[in-house]
Amino acid sequence: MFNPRPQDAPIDTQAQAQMKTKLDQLAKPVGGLGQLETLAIKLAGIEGTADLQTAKRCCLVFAGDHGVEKAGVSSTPRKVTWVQSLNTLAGHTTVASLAKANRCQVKVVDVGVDHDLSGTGVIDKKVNWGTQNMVTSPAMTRDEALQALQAGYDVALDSIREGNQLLLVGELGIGNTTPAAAMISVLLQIPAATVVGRGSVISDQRLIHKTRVVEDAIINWQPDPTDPIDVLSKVGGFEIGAKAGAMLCAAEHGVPLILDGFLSYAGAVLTEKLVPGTTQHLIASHFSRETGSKLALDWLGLTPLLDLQMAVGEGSGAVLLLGLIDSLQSVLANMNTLDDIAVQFKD
Ligand SMILES: O=C(O)c1ccc[n+]([C@@H]2O[C@H](COP(=O)([O-])O)[C@@H](O)[C@H]2O)c1
Ligand SMILES: Cc1cc2nc[nH]c2cc1C
Repeated sequence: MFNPRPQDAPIDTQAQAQMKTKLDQLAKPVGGLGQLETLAIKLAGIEGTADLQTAKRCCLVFAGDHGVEKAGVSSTPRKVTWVQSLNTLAGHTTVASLAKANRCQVKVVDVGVDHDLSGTGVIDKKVNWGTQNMVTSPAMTRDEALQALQAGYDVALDSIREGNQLLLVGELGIGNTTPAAAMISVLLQIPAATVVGRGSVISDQRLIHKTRVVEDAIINWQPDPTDPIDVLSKVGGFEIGAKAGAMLCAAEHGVPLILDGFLSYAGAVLTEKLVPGTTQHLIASHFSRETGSKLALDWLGLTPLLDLQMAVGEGSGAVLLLGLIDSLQSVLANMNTLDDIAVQFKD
């Protein structure tokens, strides 16, 4: 049964200092590449080397359905979860097309889709055929919550053993912005209305209803904010738990993990509550436009590099960050140093 290790791989401060020196010696103003330099230093600390390893990367798209979708919290039909799971493998979704442009492998992992995807190429880690409607019953059992975490951990471990140097996480799960908001609300002890948003686009009226659904679920099951597994089981989702499992695995193995949007933030908050300090191994790619993103990111202490007002999910924003990482590698590989051009700064 899933048992998160208390210790992540250490952050290598020596590798970070080496990267800072390397960046400062390049023929440009000191710190001129701004957040790109912060990213380079963070990656060096996680990987334990100033010689960044980023060529082989894999996006894990965890897919699951949500009983709460039956409560009318989304305008998108449930079947989109399984249809887009297959379309991702066929290369035709947002994440799949961006992954092609950014040389990233994509795996789709069924952790709770309400459809038979066996024999399709989707990795089968099905915990159940969707969660329960969290208004009328807890979303899942405690055992199922642990299974979801374990599924994410195992797929991440396989991907690391295959030689992947960067892991990215995304998701497909119609209705999942509702449990994500509920989890963040409980874990951070903030009102539901501050974190419930429009997901894959809903009307003002449905937004009011969605907020009430989250409030009702929390009142009905009283998830314990000091027990992250209790929160995941009562108001969570299988793919959110699986993402958290992948984050724990990446942190344990010194592999940087790139977050996508709001559902990743919920997974990261869960992860940080399970094993404090894990966030040091996580990279925020973009600022999701979902309500509650700022509150979650601020609590995590993460600053995303991109703000494109995106709210697709799937891993699409995470994959876009690879373009910046490749650009960073080009800078490190090709730029002159100040010595090369015989320039010294005056103090
Ligand atoms: O990544 C995000 O920030 C994000 C924000 C809003 C929606 N989504 C995606 O849209 C779906 C959930 O939307 P909803 O309205 O059904 O809860 C799910 O498949 C997510 O991947 C993703
Ligand atoms: C088409 C579609 C694709 C998605 N991918 C993630 N969430 C989604 C929601 C919709 C509506």
